[in-house]
Amino acid sequence: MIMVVLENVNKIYNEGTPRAFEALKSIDLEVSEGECVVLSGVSGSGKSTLLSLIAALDKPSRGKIAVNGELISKLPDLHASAYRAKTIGVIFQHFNLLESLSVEENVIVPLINSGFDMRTIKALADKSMELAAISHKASQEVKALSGGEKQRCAIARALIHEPKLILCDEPTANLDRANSLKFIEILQSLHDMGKTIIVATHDPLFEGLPFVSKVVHMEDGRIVKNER
Ligand SMILES: Nc1ncnc2c1ncn2[C@@H]1O[C@H](COP(=O)(O)OP(=O)(O)OP(=O)(O)O)[C@@H](O)[C@H]1O
Repeated sequence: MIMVVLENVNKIYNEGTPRAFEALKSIDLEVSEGECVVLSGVSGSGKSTLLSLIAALDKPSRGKIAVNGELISKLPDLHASAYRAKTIGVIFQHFNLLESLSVEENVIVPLINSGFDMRTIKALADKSMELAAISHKASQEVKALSGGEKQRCAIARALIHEPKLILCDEPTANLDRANSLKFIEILQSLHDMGKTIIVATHDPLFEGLPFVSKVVHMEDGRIVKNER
């Protein structure tokens, strides 16, 4: 099954003004269920813009985007947040954690108002903290964590909805080599579980990873190479 399809997608920031800027130009892309795809390209080539459209955090100026069979390119905001909650887990280089709460409290934040009972929430939190290799710090305040641990807390939070599609934007930008390698291990286990993963990165550590099925190279808002 195809998980993500982009057809002739353009994104123009400040369209119709003298500051108009075409950040994405005629993008066609398909990602199958269970694939791990790396988006590469220098800073400013359009990787984050592409991820934000797939996450329905922003809308394309032209073209169609479908994720998990749902056409998301024109979703109204309310539906866009429901779509994200149902389908997407996002991992950024900045973790946006609540520093004075514990790891576990941060991880369950997305489930506040979910209607799940506390036992279910606890079970989901335990599962995602384990996947993100941060269970041993569950009750620790986030402000006392290392950078790598903060990221693993953010990963656990992104996994709590059991998303089918995981989007990562420069996930290793603030990590040292040891923590970057640990991140790649977590990614491998998510891949082994059948998750679909898209990682925007220019970290050479992602080159040649056995579970990466294709590298999509971007330049100046275009896909210039799509290698298997
Ligand atoms: N909100 C915005 N308004 C105007 N231009 C923007 C906006 N967001 C991004 N851009 C421009 O679009 C281009 C692509 O930006 P984008 O963040 O997608 O690149 P990137 O490849 O992810 O870079 P990085 O690796 O630095 O995050 C850049 O030239 C950027 O200045």
